[in-house]
Amino acid sequence: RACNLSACSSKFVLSQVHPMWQEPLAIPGGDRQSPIDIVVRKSIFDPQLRPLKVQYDPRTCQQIWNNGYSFLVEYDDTTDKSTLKGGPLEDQFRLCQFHFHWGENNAWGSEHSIDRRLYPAELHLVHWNSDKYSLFEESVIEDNGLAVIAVFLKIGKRHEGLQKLVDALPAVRHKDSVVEFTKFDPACLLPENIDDYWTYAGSLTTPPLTEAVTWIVMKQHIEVSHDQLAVFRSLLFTSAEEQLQRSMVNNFRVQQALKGRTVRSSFT
Ligand SMILES: CCCCCCc1ccc(S(N)(=O)=O)cc1
Ligand SMILES: [Zn+2]
Repeated sequence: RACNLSACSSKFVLSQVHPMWQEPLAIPGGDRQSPIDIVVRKSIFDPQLRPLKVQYDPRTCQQIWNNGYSFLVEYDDTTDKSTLKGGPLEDQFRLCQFHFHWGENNAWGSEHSIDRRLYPAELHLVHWNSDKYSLFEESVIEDNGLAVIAVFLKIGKRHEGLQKLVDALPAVRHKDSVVEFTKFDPACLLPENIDDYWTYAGSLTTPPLTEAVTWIVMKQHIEVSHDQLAVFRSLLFTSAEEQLQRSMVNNFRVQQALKGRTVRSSFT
């Protein structure tokens, strides 16, 4: 029986969702692409994984920028003020920005999934290896250049710390808009428990898709309210000049093949 869209369960509807950009055909290497589904029973506990050491300084927060894919909260990364180390990382990494990926509804929106479970949104805290490189742009093409912490968002109680960011979003409704945004501590967006995570070698999930990322995916999610996520969906992919406005939703990449990679867990 032909399955009409309304009768399909969400997983079929997902296949009707058009990714936000045409996937390029040839991707550098192409054997460690992101995002992926994390199959919990196939992940390997690694007792050598240490706790993460996160030290963020809210004074390095500078602005919010709508880049036409997501909105980026950008940090001053000219000194080692907001850093990440430990966990699977050998070097010290500097926070340069964080952003989110979300869906048009609460059934999907995250890039990674856990045993196929998708979340309505996913936070990415992007850091680059400041022990080995002197600029973010350099580290983007190196296999140990970047470390991204991923945190799943679930619909629930209002996230008080997020509200300051939500209130600033209407000022960056259109692509290429920027607004000053200061004194925001991104640590407030981390779950209470950051010792339990999965980690694997992957890539950026938007162009240039380079295979430079050590992914650190938090086991514990954070909660945000339905209304807070609705403000994310009020953003636009399009600039103010374009006559056809398109809502910024479904800005996630389709999941990629594992290609034999191992996903390690920091917990049993
Ligand atoms: C030299 C310019 C490169 C800009 C790459 C910016 C970027 C950062 C993080 C991610 S994500 N979604 O993998 O965390 C994607 C893209
Ligand atoms: Zn991202």
